[in-house]
Amino acid sequence: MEHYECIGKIGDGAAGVVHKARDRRTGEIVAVKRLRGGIIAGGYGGDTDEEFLREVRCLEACRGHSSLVELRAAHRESGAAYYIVMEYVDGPSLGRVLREERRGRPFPEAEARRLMRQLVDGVRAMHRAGFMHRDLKPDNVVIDAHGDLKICDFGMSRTTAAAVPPYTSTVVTLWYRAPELILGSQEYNSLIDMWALGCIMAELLAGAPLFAGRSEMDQLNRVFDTVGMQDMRSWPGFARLPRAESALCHRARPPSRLREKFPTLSAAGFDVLCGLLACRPDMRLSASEALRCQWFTEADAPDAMAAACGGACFPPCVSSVADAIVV
Ligand SMILES: Nc1ncnc2c1ncn2[C@@H]1O[C@H](COP(=O)(O)OP(=O)(O)OP(=O)(O)O)[C@@H](O)[C@H]1O
Repeated sequence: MEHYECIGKIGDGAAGVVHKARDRRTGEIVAVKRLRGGIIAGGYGGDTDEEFLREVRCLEACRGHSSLVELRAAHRESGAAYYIVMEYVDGPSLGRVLREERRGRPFPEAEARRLMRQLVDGVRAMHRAGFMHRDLKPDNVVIDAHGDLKICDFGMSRTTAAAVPPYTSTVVTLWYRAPELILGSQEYNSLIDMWALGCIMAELLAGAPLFAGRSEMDQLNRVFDTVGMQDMRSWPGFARLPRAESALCHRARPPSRLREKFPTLSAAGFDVLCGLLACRPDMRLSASEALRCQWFTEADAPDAMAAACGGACFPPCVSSVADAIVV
């Protein structure tokens, strides 16, 4: 790692610490994630070696998509030091913008659509490359200087190509966790990422998380109270879910109240939201299906304008947040 000169710390998570650094050979500014050694504190039960290989393999397979942070290099040094060198994204995370910049103010629909299109497109590329992310949330999305999004933190990713279930069900941060995961499924697929994207879309449009559960059961209750659960019970895989007998699954529920929560969202936008937040995984939109929805394909003059002026739809103060976190 002698090729990299550390400039400052960017982020500190459960899996590792991310630093901004300069590549002495090329002068390029990069982000270097150093994984914590040994069993990851508060982590996902794997050892560092496995986490490292997972993240690197996924980054490698997904190279070249503008909405996915790009791998530059990976180093495993003696003494259990693991480093992942990535392109440096000069901006705050979407989570930080939602919490500290927007503070409950929703994004306008056209801007939410522009951002969602980038996220869904990046996820489609990942899924096509044979990986599911398994931890999509606003804190794992960074915003570049043009106001464009890039998905990061592939430490929980898993290949779908060679590996077969069972997979661990304790994945994805609770608020973004698909109902089949909360019900203990170990045979899930990449559609769990689409649920998380539905939660992110709702958060952009509402300015606050849609399902801010305090425990797994509270989370499930909030989900079923909002989107109903009739479709989930009619899913052929339902009876096989380890927690299918939970009292929460047998309580009488009103039909979906999702529309009430987004009264001003266009019909085309609501189709996407509803399709992503389908409890039944087999009725949930895949990334390719979502991108074929009218909301994404219809005339998008505001989006085109935003792209032309470098994402200027973003409030100008976002760039000051970006400046502030670069230490
Ligand atoms: N390539 C990058 N460029 C700029 N910032 C980045 C980059 N990668 C990560 N970050 C920032 O560092 C933070 C932590 O990175 P990352 O999520 O990969 O670490 P982690 O230890 O897995 O975190 P967590 O425990 O929150 O999942 C991110 O939320 C993001 O703000």
